[in-house]
Amino acid sequence: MTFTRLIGLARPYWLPLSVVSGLLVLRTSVALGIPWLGGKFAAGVFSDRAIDLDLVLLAVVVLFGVRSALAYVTDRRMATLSARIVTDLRQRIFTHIQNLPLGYFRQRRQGDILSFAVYEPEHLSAFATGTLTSLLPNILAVAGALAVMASIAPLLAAIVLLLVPLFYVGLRLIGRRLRPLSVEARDAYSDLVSTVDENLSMMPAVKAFTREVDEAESYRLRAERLRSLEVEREGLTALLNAAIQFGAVLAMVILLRLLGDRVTGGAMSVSDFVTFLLYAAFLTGPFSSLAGVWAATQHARGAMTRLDDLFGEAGEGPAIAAPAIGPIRGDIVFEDVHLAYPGRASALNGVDLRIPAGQTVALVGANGAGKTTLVNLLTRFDRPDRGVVRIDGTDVSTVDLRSLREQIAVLSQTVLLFNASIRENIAFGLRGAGDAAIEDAARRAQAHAFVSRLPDGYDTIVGDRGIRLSGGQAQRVALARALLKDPAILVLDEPTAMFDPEGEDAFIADARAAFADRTVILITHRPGSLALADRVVTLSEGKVVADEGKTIALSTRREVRA
Ligand SMILES: Nc1ncnc2c1ncn2[C@@H]1O[C@H](COP(=O)(O)OP(=O)(O)OP(=O)(O)O)[C@@H](O)[C@H]1O
Repeated sequence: MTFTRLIGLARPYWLPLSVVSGLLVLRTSVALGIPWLGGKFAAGVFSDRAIDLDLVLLAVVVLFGVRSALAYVTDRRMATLSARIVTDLRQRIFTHIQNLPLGYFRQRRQGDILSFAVYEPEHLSAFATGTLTSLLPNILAVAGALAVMASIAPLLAAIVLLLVPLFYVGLRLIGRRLRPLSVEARDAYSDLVSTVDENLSMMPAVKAFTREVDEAESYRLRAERLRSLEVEREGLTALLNAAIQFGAVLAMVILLRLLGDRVTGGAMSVSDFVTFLLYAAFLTGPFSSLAGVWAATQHARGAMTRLDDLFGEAGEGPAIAAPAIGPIRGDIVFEDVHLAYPGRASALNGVDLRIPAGQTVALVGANGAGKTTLVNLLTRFDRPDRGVVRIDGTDVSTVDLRSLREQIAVLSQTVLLFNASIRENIAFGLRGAGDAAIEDAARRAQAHAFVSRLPDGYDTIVGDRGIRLSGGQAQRVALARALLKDPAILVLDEPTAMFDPEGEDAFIADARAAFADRTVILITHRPGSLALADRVVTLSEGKVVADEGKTIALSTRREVRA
């Protein structure tokens, strides 16, 4: 089954793969002629004076030359094709990953996905180019050599042929451990990549808690585990190779014994003896390669299963194309919305909430009350288990995702910035945005002043996840990106949590203009930000427990100011 899937993987490349396989067949055919010439040479030396030895040797040199030239062409083509397959697979995996729901990433370690997306394609490509293409030439080599041997001594050739199933059983016995070992080694490798990945992103915490030594030890244990699995795997492969070689030597000794009797008994000529032996020796090459097919297939099967699992993961969008939602006014309705994360108690327990277009609503409640979970339903980062979320009366689960998300901006609690310039980070909010629009958004997010003071201004590179900016600066850049999008619905999760008081005051003063003509959901506990709201909705344990309208909100503002 998995083998069929592996063949399926190679199908798009059938033409270049066939060319490589054809070249290998040609190379094998040329190589098959060499032992025959060896036999002719022996005949010339021992019995047949009519044979021109120099001519035979010249023919040997020519065949070796052609074989080498073919080997060069084949290897180059194989390398090119292999690189193509690796690149295509990586792209397919990456593109597929882009379309997976956020839930997929929450359930997995980033390092697992990373190691899979980058390294697994190499195993699969090696299988397609190295193993699949060599199958036919190797079978041809075995068949060709056996045919010549059968023409000289049919019985002995039959004995050699009988060795094949014996060989196969031996390989299966040793190889039985190879597949689980490959899987374990791959998991250990993922684990190692995950450890480095996590360590790098946790570096400030590692340093602050002086955990460098523990981290190094944890890495060492994982690296050691991978080492021992790889050593075991290489050991098994070496055992396989040694068994093959010893089997071949044993077969040769038996053949020598049997052939020797025939030659001394006069039943076989010296040249036939040499030809037979040379073909028997020639056979060890394709035999070993065919044995390698076993190990390579085991390895590729594991990779294929993981690839199947990944491509089996459904993307975010509906199976059939959904209609675009059209320009959003911003009327939001949550209708009896329930949601439980896998293996957890309910995060939302029947939320009913209507937010008319243009309103600014502050969403408050204790940590873990379900605020972020609720707003995540708007962009369909998650889907409710029960209930409906509507925007302008349309159930968001029925519309085209892009059209929906293009009109909603979310500024999450965790600031997410790319390792790029400030300009590029802000411009990420809107495709094709010009410098003037970027600067305007930066002004509204209170970012322009600090950006202008940086030596490289908007061209300043912010480092991984914005590490070269202060927390508040990074938050302002992220806010500018959200504002640049000019969305119909703006969701701000604690937008000023890291602002200094002056910055927050300035933001609040400007925010009224920025919030006009759009629906804004402000998740906040900060009194200053609360003052911006027309209404304050309180969530507790996944339910709306208070919904205070404009007047109450205004009195809250007064209280706050007082
Ligand atoms: N990915 C997740 N997997 C499992 N449980 C989750 C996940 N995300 C959130 N939760 C849980 O769901 C509940 C609601 O979380 P949510 O993030 O919506 O709270 P919140 O009101 O935004 O809290 P805060 O004020 O701390 O931001 C919490 O109990 C939390 O532990």
